[in-house]
Amino acid sequence: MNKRTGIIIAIIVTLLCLVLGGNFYFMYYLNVEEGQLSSVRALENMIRHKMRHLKPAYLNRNPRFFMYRNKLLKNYKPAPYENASVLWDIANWWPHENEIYPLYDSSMGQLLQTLRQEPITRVNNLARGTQLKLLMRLSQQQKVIFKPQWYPRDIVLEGAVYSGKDRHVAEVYAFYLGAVLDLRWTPIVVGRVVNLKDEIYANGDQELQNTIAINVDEQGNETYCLYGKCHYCNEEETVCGDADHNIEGVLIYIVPGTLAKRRSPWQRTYKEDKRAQWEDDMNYCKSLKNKMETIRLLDLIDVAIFDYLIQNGDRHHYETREERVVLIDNGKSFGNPNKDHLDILAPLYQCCLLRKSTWDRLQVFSGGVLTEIVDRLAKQDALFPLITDRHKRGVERRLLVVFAVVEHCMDKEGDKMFKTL
Ligand SMILES: Nc1ncnc2c1ncn2[C@@H]1O[C@H](COP(=O)(O)OP(=O)(O)OP(=O)(O)O)[C@@H](O)[C@H]1O
Ligand SMILES: [Mn+2]
Repeated sequence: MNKRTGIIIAIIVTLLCLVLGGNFYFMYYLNVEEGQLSSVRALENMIRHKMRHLKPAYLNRNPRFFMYRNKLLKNYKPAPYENASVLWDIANWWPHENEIYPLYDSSMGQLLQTLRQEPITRVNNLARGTQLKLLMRLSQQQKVIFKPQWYPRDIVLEGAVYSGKDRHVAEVYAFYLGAVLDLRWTPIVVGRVVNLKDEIYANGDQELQNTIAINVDEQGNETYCLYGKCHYCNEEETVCGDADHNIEGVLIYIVPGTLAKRRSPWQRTYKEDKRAQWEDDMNYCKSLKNKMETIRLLDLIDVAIFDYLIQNGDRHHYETREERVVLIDNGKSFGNPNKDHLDILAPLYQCCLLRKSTWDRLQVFSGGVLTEIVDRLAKQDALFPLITDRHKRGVERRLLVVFAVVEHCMDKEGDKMFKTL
């Protein structure tokens, strides 16, 4: 066979392939590859492109910011109080639907002080959820949930977005971030250094004391170590006091009223080799829009933005209060400052819907002031600084990603993506 015949045969074979098999192959490629993996990748590229061309307004400070800053600083300023009991009565009347506390109230600064100062009078294990937590009573009256410190601030957790134990300070950060973004859907939280021997063990019931190991070294020095009672609790994983028996933890005010737990439509499979439908199906939201009330969907999209900023990828269930979504359990945030899990934003980029008020509020805190104001508020907290500078840079970087994703959605949907429900 000479060269020319070879070329002709090759051309004929190629043409045959194109006409017969090629189409099928091409269609297959479109459906599977294009429809799943590459559409996620295409979205990532789109967002990267948008990030490079963000309008200056997203990068600069918004002059409106100063008004919000002054009001926030005033509202959360610690204030002396006389009667804790009265403040707790007030705070227990605050919640309305999913708003746990009012926008501005002169009692907030005082309430925060009660949580920092009132004596702990009783402690029990709280075997709710899967992580170690305690139920504490303050001044024989108000119950709060206590989550202890497990990691130093600069821990970098590798692996899945939901890996590791709780980051206690994340609960405090979430509280202030919620206040700033006007997503007042989190519990009220303060950090507190607590004495494991004098405040926890001494006020604990028998069951709690049985889950605290007391080790004595050769010099006769005691170390108290708590392992608690919960799904993941075991004697090998303990929280130990320092030389003075102190541990760090957070006090989480109990949200009054009834909470209902629901499975998140964007739940992960929690299995490395199995992907959830929403992870590959870019039309996932279409069917949800028919199944779910718009107000619920808008709540979940606000939650997605909030969770993306703090990198909470563990909202497998969400809780509702009077049919509106609350932000309970923010402990699995800030695991890795260098990684942004874009898929936490799936509710936003798959639905391309956003509450107008949320969008307006986000833009007030452009130009690096979001972490600045949260920091100013959190300065009052016993555990300040709550997160490292790398984590703060992460929050600012992700805010720009949120702006870019909204720009992308505006290209697709126009202003009708913004809702006032
Ligand atoms: N501040 C609060 N007010 C009222 N109820 C609360 C509060 N915090 C937690 N709870 C209740 O306790 C349950 C467990 O709390 P949380 O989700 O923080 O624990 P967890 O161990 O992290 O759970 P999981 O392992 O499921 O994430 C919640 O589902 C909620 O019903
Ligand atoms: Mn949790």
